[in-house]
Amino acid sequence: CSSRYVLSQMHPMWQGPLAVPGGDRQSPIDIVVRKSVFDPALKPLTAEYDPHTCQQIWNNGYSFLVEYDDTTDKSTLKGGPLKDKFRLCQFHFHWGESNAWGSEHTVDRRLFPAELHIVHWNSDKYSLFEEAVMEDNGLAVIGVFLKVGKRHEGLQKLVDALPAVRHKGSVVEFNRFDPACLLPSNTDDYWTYHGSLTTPPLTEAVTWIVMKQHIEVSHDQLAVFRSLLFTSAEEEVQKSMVNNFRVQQPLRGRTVRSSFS
Ligand SMILES: NS(=O)(=O)c1ccc(Cc2ccc([N+](=O)[O-])cc2)cc1
Ligand SMILES: [Zn+2]
Repeated sequence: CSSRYVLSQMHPMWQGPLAVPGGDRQSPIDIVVRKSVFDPALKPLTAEYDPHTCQQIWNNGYSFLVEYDDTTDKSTLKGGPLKDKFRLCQFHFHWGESNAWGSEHTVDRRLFPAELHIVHWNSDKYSLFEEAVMEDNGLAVIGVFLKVGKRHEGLQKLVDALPAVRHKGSVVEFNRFDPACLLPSNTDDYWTYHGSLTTPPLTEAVTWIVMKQHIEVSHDQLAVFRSLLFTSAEEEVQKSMVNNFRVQQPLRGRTVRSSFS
């Protein structure tokens, strides 16, 4: 997907309070369950992904991205809170150095060891990811919390490929992977709110759809995530890719809606 955008080198700073135009719709947030508002008009999500659009895995120095061919509408997301059709672009994760933290969103302040983001852009309104990133209704990101428990069979194919992208800047071909296998069994129950990208450029273009049900991965699978490096092969000091999450941002009066009562 065309978000192969090498983000600036200031990664330790990207958690900082970067000045963002407006800045009253930043992500991630703490989802306060009792303050979320049930919206019966919210529909079930329809994710239709073609595993053959899967192209490669890329270590971009923040996370590892599994990127999809987004030149056609072969892999799309619609329904839920979305009015338009959104095209799958990539998915990636955020995780901690320990199982005690790592997610970006929290639920009643509860942290999870990791969080999956499946990124889509509005192909009804825009023709390129880069355009959509700058627009209010440009992106839709599904967030799924990961808990440590039993091994996730679908994730293992991805975990086995990670050593090939240990260093920042490395890319490896990766085909036939359906991100739907990483969704929880229940995708009807979610929270949704308007927010931003959680890494630079932090643009406020995202309709967030955060799943209520988490998925389980094994401790060993998460350990492979932590074996990745923020640094490229040439750098003397190698830095483990851990704690690549942004701190929670103020709600600024936004309402979080729930698809369930
Ligand atoms: N963590 S997140 O909010 O789901 C997220 C999703 C996608 C991206 C990828 C990305 C999004 C936008 C740009 N850009 O316009 O320069 C570069 C990279 C960055 C962050
Ligand atoms: Zn993310």
